[in-house]
Amino acid sequence: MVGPVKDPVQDPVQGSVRDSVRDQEIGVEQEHLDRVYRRLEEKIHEAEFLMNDAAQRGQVGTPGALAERDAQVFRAGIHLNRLNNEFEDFLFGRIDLLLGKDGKKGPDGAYTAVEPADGAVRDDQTADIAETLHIGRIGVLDSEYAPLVIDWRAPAAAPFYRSTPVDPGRVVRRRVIRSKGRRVLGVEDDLMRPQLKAFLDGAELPVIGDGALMAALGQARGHTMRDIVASIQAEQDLVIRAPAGSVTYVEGGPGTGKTAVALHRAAYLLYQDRRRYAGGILIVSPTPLLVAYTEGVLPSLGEEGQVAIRAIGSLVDGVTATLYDTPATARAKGSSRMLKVLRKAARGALERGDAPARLRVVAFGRRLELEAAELDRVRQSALSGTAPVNLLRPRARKLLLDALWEQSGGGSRHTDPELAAELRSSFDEDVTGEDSFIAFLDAWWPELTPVGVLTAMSDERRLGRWARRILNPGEIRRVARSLRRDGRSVHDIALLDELEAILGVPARPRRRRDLDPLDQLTGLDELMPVREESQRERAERLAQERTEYAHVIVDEAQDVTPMQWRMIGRRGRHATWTVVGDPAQSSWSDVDEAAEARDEALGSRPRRRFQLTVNYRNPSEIAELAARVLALAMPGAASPRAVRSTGVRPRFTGLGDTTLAETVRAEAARLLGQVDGTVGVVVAMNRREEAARWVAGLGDRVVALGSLEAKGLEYDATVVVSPAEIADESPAGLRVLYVALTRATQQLTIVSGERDDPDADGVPDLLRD
Ligand SMILES: Nc1ncnc2c1ncn2[C@@H]1O[C@H](COP(=O)(O)OP(=O)(O)OP(=O)(O)O)[C@@H](O)[C@H]1O
Repeated sequence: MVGPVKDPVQDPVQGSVRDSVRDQEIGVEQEHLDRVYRRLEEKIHEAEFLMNDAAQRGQVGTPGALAERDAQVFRAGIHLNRLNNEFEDFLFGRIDLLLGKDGKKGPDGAYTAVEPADGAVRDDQTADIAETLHIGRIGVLDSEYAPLVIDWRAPAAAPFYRSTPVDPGRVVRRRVIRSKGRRVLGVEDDLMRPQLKAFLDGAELPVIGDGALMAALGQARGHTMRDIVASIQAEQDLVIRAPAGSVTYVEGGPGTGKTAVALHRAAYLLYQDRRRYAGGILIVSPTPLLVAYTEGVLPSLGEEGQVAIRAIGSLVDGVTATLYDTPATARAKGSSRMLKVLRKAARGALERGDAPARLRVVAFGRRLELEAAELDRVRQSALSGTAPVNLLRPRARKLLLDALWEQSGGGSRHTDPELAAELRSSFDEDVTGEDSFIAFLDAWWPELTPVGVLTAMSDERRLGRWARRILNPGEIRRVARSLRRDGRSVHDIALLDELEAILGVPARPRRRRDLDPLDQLTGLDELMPVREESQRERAERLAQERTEYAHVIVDEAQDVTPMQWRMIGRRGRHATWTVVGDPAQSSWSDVDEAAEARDEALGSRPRRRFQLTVNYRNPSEIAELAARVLALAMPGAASPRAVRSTGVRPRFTGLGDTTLAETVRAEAARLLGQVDGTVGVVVAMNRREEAARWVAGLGDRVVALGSLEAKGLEYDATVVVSPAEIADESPAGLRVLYVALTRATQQLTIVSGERDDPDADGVPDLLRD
């Protein structure tokens, strides 16, 4: 029977045997890796190979095969240097498989059968390995088109992730290979059929160690996230490879790999249907910090440039959110009630204090004048309906001319319709040619910009008019005050985007084409007069300008406010979606309202729901403590199961004779000595600036951040400062505290302040049993 070789510490005699088997197996994989690199080099030197290979692969017309060809022909060859220098583990997996039910091969050269053939396992529980596949970041075929490496996204690689001892399929042994550049450093095996005695080329299949996943999880964290291709788990793989026809909806607690899965899914979709998704996948992330943390993952998977990862505060070009709103202000600005306020403001902002109160023109030698009441009537009539305000200017202009025409009595001068029309047209020309009319129109119906309207809303009196009976007086005061600050908050960005949709972009005269030298020669340019663009042209231009995506991935979806859902929804009107989140971590106060807005953005597309249940980040000691807060924040909600234990319990400390600053600094310094990677100090939002000073000078492995900024991030160790302060900061404070407590992969210290009412051991009231 095959089985893991024993640990040499427990069994010194076996130790050397184990080491030699391990070395031998590393040697086997090294040989294979050498072949792969020789093959890649060959491809670079044989220029014509590219063409032949493309032709051969092109005959297999599935999207996967074509993408495989792309990956193989272009990237494998051209980026050999990169593989050498950057991909630490180009080749990371291997599966040894039983004979399949049928002998069919897929486009990647591997057998397609998932289940073993009837006689594959003999009655005496022995079997032969019929196929060995190596899994890597891209696919590589040998000169006979046999697979040297299978792309991790190819169907043939799925058993590497999906196979379990309960449902092994054809897999007998699953091996994770650790390599760096051209060198294989180690191997770790899992047996999917532990009862089986399996033979490979007549020799018994050796099995080395266990715990490839544990090794990955125990590694120190840096300032950027790593990909998980070598250790994707079965429940995660189901999400990554879910068909993209609708909405893939994923829930799971902290650390269950939602962000990791979302990123790998983007790479998978591109592999599956590159033509459809190239340039068209948007990943919306809650904070710039999380963008910076995760944006290296896709390049490490061989995907660069085709996926836009953007913070939700950077979705509108040209503006970036730099400010935070208080929870009460955020609650008002994010709420769908704001839509009504913005619609009113967009129309109301036309009425400016400095707008002219009357219109005076001379036409046909007569002085004509429209008074305030008449002007108001014209405005209201122009504004009736829901069309974008900026696009209504031509209509308002026309209504003004109608009113002036009527006053001039011109309509009664001719009964002949043709003559009357001619007279009217020369009247209009007369009026609109007058400087005073043009100046009036610009002041009376100015072209509004989203920023202009938001600025108008910073006037509390005006906002009060537009938000009457929609926001309460406190909300009106807070929103107006927040809009008077220098800079924008993340919630303002969604308002700006909404305003752009409400206002519309007015038609512009087409820019004169740059002169083509040929045109100049022939004088063609003069034959092409500059003209206003047609309706259809405008529609096309607007469609191009509004960035839409083929697939939209929303990370930390539980925090997206109703107004933000509208903003994201506009970018994916024809898209398929992947939405990942955890309601228990929501910092948004009204969960039901946000769910309604989300459903509106996603429309009637069918949902495919997934649940991730295993926490890969926190050791059980930390997860247990966090579960106490979860029970308060969301009674009855289930905690994800932690897979690791470190034996180190969370540490509690009160202040004693020291100040908060001294205690936190000392704890951060202590933790720096305990872990190899990063230390995060998480404080209530209003302490962010002072916390940065507390840890100044401790080095760049320590970061201080506010509770809301901690979303999605992780550190080797964290110091959570005053749970009560974090919990009291907003109506969703307990859920925010739950987020703060679940950021550490190794160690957690809780520092209690005065408000925490700590017991003699420093345990704050909130976290006691
Ligand atoms: N299959 C896996 N193999 C190795 N590491 C994994 C695996 N799945 C998740 N991880 C690791 O676990 C950690 C948590 O993953 P991730 O940040 O994606 O979780 P999350 O569900 O988005 O968490 P949160 O809700 O707290 O933001 C990361 O370090 C990730 O690399």
